[in-house]
Amino acid sequence: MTYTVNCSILLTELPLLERPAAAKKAGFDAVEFWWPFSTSTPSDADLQAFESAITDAGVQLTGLNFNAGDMPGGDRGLVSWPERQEDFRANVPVVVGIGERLGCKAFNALYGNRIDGVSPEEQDAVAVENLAFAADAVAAIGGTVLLEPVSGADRYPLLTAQDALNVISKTGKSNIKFLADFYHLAVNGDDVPQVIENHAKDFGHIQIADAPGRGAPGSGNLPLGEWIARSRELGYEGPIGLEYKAAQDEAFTWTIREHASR
Ligand SMILES: O=C(O)C(=O)CO
Repeated sequence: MTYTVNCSILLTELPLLERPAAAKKAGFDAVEFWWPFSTSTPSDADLQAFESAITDAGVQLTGLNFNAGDMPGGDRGLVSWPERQEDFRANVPVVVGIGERLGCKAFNALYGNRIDGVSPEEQDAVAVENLAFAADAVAAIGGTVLLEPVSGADRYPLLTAQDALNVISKTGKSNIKFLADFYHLAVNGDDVPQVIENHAKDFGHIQIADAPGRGAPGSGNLPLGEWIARSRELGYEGPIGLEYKAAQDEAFTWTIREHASR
């Protein structure tokens, strides 16, 4: 599989549990999700419904975010949020369970926003502890924790590849890897071609959207096809996450010259 459809930002005209089947119908065999529940520890019935939506659709879950809090409300992760440490740690085994049952091995841990009244040093110390905890947990199923810079969240401290790599190195864990979201990196002003040259062989995952606008490939001016091709040349072998905003009837009409296949 080349592409994996992020069903949390795409196909949003449909109820979430109908999106895997829609991705399949659109010609894809892989999907990824942000954390799809309002709580870190959903009911067994809700877990079963989510997992069945994926298995019944005949697609592979290739990536899942840990609970990141109230994303629509501006949260971007629990990892560095001291008062949510218990919540994050309660979520980890639930995520591992989904991964084990569905064969998913990539788990995106959003770092979290800076918080008033808590020092960055304390937040960063909690983050290293939580990331190491998650890495040890997912190791049981051969999993990898992913860490990404994001854009559009003023208080999210990881903006560049180096920001994320610095945190990863502090954990000392070999199964925590950098998630190269080309859109976020470009919008944050990082030197994407140089990031690719330096780190592509170690990317834990790639996600794409075009800029400006976070739309489908071709809707902006990012050389996404070149960046994907170069990443492949340098050894990245994983899927490409389609994490952009587009109306369902236009979401997949693009093709990237070097990767027209799906
Ligand atoms: O919040 C975002 O923009 C993300 O990419 C989450 O994975």
